[in-house]
Amino acid sequence: MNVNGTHYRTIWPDPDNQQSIKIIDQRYLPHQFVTRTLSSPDDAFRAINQMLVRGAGLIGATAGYGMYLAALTADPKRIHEDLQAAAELLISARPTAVNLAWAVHRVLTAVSSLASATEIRSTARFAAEEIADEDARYCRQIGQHGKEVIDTIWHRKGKQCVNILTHCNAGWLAFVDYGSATAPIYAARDDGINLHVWVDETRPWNQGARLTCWELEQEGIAHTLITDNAGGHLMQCGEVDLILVGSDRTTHTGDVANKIGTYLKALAARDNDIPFYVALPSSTFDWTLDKGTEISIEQRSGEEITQISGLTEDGRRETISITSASTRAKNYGFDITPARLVTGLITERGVVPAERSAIHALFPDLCSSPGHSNR
Ligand SMILES: CSC[C@H]1O[C@H](OP(=O)(O)O)[C@H](O)[C@@H]1O
Repeated sequence: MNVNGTHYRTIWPDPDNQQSIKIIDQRYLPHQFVTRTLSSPDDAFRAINQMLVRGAGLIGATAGYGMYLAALTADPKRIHEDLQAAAELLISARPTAVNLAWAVHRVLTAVSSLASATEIRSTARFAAEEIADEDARYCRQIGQHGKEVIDTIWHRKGKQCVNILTHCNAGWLAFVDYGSATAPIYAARDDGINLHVWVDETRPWNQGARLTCWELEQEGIAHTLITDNAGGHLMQCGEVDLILVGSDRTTHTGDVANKIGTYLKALAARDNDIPFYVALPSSTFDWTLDKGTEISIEQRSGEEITQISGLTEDGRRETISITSASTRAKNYGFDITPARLVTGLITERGVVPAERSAIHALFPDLCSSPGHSNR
């Protein structure tokens, strides 16, 4: 995607050093564009755990490269044991996005029958690059399928501006390129469709305010930031034509785990007869869980709610408290939107109802393969 006119992916092999990987440190956006170098599986763990990188697809790609770095730094005599330890560490970094364990297992499987350290290292790198390239390709395909949904609304409205509401950042920054929920927006824009995006701020980490707004600005897409509570009102006023969100884990029965607050948007959408679509690559399906309520929901530090960070007028980054020191806060990262509230899932293979039979029919190769268990 575009950063001040230059194309970037969110993660890429260091062109100056075969032994390291580069990422964008998303904690500093939108005020500073900071890149970091990952040189070990511990670096990859910290990048995921402390949210230098975030978003299901990018977490998966970082974990894939983390396994490559583990192969590089492992003791050649006990390389499989070291890889196993790195896999456990990486999988523990965050609990909800299923792409994490999926990517780790994909690299482990690729090297499982190999004995030579040299071969394991080159195979792990190849597998990690394949994960990243596939993520970008699938998101582009999601864009091609998802733009049809936008196009239909555009024609129904007599080619007047389509208003899309999104929650959190399921954009380029959450994947390797294009994004999931933003890919249809970029593809529709490329086709000349006139659109505008309502961006939920997405408290407490403010992925919408900090990341989605920045991304859309870089791409020249008209957008307006709103508070997380404003969506229902806008829907009642007829200001929202479509809701497009991402997913961190979707069960093979169609229940969707996504950023906290997504469920409330889906409820308001149903009450107001507004289509609610979820965009996801197949790496975000969990083929082992039947119910969304079984998905592990991340809880993060209460300080993310009681404090807020930003830039002062004179350009300093500051964190301030917004509550009394004794206020206790519970910080749930995700919620579950039941399949019945989802109009459709936009995947790399097409748009499908959020129903077990339809999902299985579109992905017969994945739903039945034990190799695609994501736990
Ligand atoms: C579909 S990935 C984008 C997804 O990731 C976000 O979570 P986080 O920023 O905590 O990694 C959120 O659920 C977005 O929808």
